[in-house]
Formats: sequence, C-alpha cells, structure tokens
Amino acid sequence: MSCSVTIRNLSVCADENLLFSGVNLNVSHKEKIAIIGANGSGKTTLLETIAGLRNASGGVIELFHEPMLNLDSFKKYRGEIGYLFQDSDNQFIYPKVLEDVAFSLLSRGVDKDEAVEKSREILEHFGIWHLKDKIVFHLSGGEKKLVALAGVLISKPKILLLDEPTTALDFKMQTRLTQILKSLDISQIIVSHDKEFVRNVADKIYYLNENGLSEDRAGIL
Ligand SMILES: Nc1ncnc2c1ncn2[C@@H]1O[C@H](COP(=O)(O)OP(=O)(O)OP(=O)(O)O)[C@@H](O)[C@H]1O
Repeated sequence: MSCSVTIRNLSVCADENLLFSGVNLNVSHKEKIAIIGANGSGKTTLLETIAGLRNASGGVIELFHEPMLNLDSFKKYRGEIGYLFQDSDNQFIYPKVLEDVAFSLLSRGVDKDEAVEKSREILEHFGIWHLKDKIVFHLSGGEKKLVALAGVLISKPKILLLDEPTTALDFKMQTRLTQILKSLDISQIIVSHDKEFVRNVADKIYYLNENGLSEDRAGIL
C-alpha cells in the first residue's frame, strides 16, 4: 500500500531535553489517524516535525516514500501538506475572510476571479459564505476554525495535519467538522484530546508518550 507518511525511530528534543524517542508510524494514502496523549507529551512538536517546521534529533521521516534529510527537503512537499494550527489566529494572513481564504491560491499565481470563485465554493460548502466580509479576528472561535480550515483545504493538500481541531467548537460545529474531515479523501493526522471526536473520524488512534506511539487496537483509550 502506498504510504504518504512514514516515520522510523524518530526522537525529538525540546531545549535539549528528550521529549520522545522510538516513534514509528505509517500513514497510508488517504488514511486518517489520530494521536492522543498527556499535556506536554509532544503531540504538537511531533506534528511540527512531520511538517518540517522543526528538526528531529534522530530517526527518519519519509514523505511520499522520500526521506526528508534536512528541513530543506520538506520544501518540495510544502504545497502538499496542509497544517491547521491549534491557535487559528496564527493561521491568518489577511484581515478579511474572503481575502484570507483566497490567499494561498493567489500566491500560487491563480487568477483573482478564479481564486474568489474557489473561495466562494469552499465557504459555501462549509456553510460560512455569510462571513466573507468579516474581519477574521472578530470571528467566534468556531468560525475562526472553519475559516482557517477553508484556507488550508482550498489548495487541496494531499496530507492534512490538524492540531486540536475541535477546540472552541460547539456540538453543531463539531458535527460539521467531523462531516468535513470524513468526506475528505486525503491522509490526515489529527492531534486531539477529544476522544469521542477522534473515534468518529480516525481509522486508527495512537497514544504518544516518551517511549513512542502505541496503537489503541482494543479501543480502550
Ligand atoms: N520551541 C520549544 N522550546 C522549548 N520547549 C518547547 C518548545 N516547543 C515545545 N516545547 C516543550 O515541549 C513539550 C511538549 O510540547 P507540545 O506542545 O508538543 O506538547 P503537547 O503534547 O502538544 O501538549 P498539549 O496537549 O498541552 O497541547 C512542552 O513541555 C513544551 O514546553
């Protein structure tokens, strides 16, 4: 089976302290997996390392079967990886919703009318077209999350990394997000404390601690 992300014996330090070691993971083409674990166990750090935003201390990350030998190697796949940050405010580049969602297409040279049309499509699909002229920083936490996700998905990444996607979402928004993620036929790595949500979305759930990832095969976590 074709794997989008393969991790072998990964270890990562923060401030020279070993956070975790022995992390092994295969995320196949279109597979959805979730990572849970205690506060401070390194879930966000692991996602950042997979995205090439920080250095590993040891081990190998392969994207699309190609080993990422240094942070420069990740550049080739930057357009294939979508990253939804834990704090949506870190995601926004433009002050207005429509401009922000269109940004990644415009930055790739897509013509303005086409970028606006694609933005309209995704905002309508998410049920938030009415927010198009709002200032992103004035939105509710849940609205911000959906706008940020629209901005990530508009460029059609092949791998989606999501850090605590349900934070600030009420039940209705969470249901909407669950439907959106389940309908996406791309590889997803979801970091979350929300076990019910990940059971609904993910094919596999892993628990992270300092000794690596263990899969919750029995469904007891
Ligand atoms: N750039 C950094 N410099 C120093 N320490 C860091 C850095 N990034 C993360 N850490 C530390 O590494 C540890 C793991 O942080 P991380 O955010 O990855 O954990 P987490 O499992 O995502 O936590 P939470 O569930 O609370 O979001 C924390 O103790 C954090 O303070």
